Amino acid sequence: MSQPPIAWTIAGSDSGGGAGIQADMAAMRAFGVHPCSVVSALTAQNSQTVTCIEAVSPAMFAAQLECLHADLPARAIKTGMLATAGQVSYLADYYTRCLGDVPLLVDPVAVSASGQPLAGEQVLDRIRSHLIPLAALVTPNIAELAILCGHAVDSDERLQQGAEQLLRLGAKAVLVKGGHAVWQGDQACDYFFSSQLSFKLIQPRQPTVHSHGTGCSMASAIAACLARGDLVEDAVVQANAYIAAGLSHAQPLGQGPGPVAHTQLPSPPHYFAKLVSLSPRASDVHSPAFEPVDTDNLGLYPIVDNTALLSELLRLGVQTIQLRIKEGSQLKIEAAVAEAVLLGRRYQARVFINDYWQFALKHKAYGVHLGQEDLQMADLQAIRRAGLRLGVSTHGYYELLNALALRPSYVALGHVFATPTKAMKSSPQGLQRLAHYTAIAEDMPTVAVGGINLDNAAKVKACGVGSIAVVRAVTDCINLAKQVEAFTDVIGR
Ligand SMILES: Cc1ncc(COP(=O)(O)OP(=O)(O)O)c(N)n1
Ligand SMILES: Cc1ncsc1CCOP(=O)(O)O
Ligand SMILES: [Mg+2]
Repeated sequence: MSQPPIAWTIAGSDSGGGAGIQADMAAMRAFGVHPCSVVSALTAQNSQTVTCIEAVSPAMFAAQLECLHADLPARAIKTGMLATAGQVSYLADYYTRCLGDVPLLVDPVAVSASGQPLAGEQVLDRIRSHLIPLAALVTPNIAELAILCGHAVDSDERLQQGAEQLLRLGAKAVLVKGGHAVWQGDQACDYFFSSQLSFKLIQPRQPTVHSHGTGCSMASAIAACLARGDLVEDAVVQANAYIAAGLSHAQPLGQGPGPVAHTQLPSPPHYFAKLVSLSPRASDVHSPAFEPVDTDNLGLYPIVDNTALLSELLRLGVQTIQLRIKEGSQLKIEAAVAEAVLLGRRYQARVFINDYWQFALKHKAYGVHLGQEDLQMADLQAIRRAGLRLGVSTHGYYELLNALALRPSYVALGHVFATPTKAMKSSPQGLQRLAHYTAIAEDMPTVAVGGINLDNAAKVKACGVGSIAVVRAVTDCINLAKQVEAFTDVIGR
């Protein structure tokens, strides 16, 4: 059996078990990650109060780090409560010397859930100057962001300004946990900013006071996903859903607010947030949906780079197909698009045009298929207005929520397995994630793509997808008619 990845939490102990190291370890375990801990301080704490805080000695702090480094190397490190400015400086120096390649998540814990300060001004100053510049992600709540950036955070604009200050300090990304953003009314939003991406995740505010430990648990869930190799934006989306499930299962324990529950990454789609892009070229979330496809199950979906093969496949009864040309003059590509559109009409099939949305618009194609980068360039309003269907590629949780927010005609989920057909930036997603993605997509038609052949097609279909897209399975087969027949038996037409 393969060993679980290791993540470290460097934080304070909460004797009440709801937050701090205790919550961190529960959240990391829930994501299948082995947690190691460096205890910065003991807190005598229950659901109502913190009565005593005692920092561990500098020698003990250093010894824990060295002991773990020697034998249990981390794939991600999360810091929570740090008790002294000396601990922060020591950690920043040790990290730079010994751990520099490991993603560092800094949760700048300032105040306990019961309202008592857990870090003095000096500690927060030191976090700002020494740790934030090293961080792959900083995860302040609204109050912590206000302290770190030195101004009130009382609107989306002020929040973004504060997050940008932390990015300027050197943090690669900032997630502001907006559970306390009162201006959001009955919504609870988390806000993510990096140099590449900015978005907010909107959840309905849950009517519970039992939220002790949500900040620690959220940061630790993200660190666990990073340890598993997820991109930071995918980690954030999963942790957000984990906390939504945790809040809905939270129970009272003690006289004060009970702890957030530790479940596992939830499957029910309602735990996954609505994503709203905050980038300047964000699509209008209030725009209507794209023209739907006329079936929930698009069936076998070959992707081809020439009209001869496209024509042959249509003749064999294929009903969904894509023209994906990556080379050639614009003149030749436009001619191929025009011919593919006509062939689609003749066979009454759904012909999608990859990338070349202007030609698709001009020749009135059935639909367009676009990747996430293509979405930035394309005139989505024009595609929508013209009634063309839109398929969107996704390669993880963030891209899936981003695509769903556009309300396209289908989402493609991939790449499921390794494939030599296309150089992929993402990792193979595998069957477990595929099943999870189809659950999150709910009623949206789905297409699985990447590395799919007749040997694995039935398992792919069992994940709940309505369609299977293939390149090599139709370009490299011996008998095309038999191949189409066999795939159709698995996934339909
Ligand atoms: C059905 C389907 N799924 C995914 C892709 C990939 O599209 P994209 O991300 O735009 O990458 P390129 O195909 O342009 O390399 C697809 N074409 N079809
Ligand atoms: C276009 C594309 N997008 C994601 S994987 C892929 C190629 C799939 O090719 P194959 O079916 O040969 O693995
Ligand atoms: Mg593309």
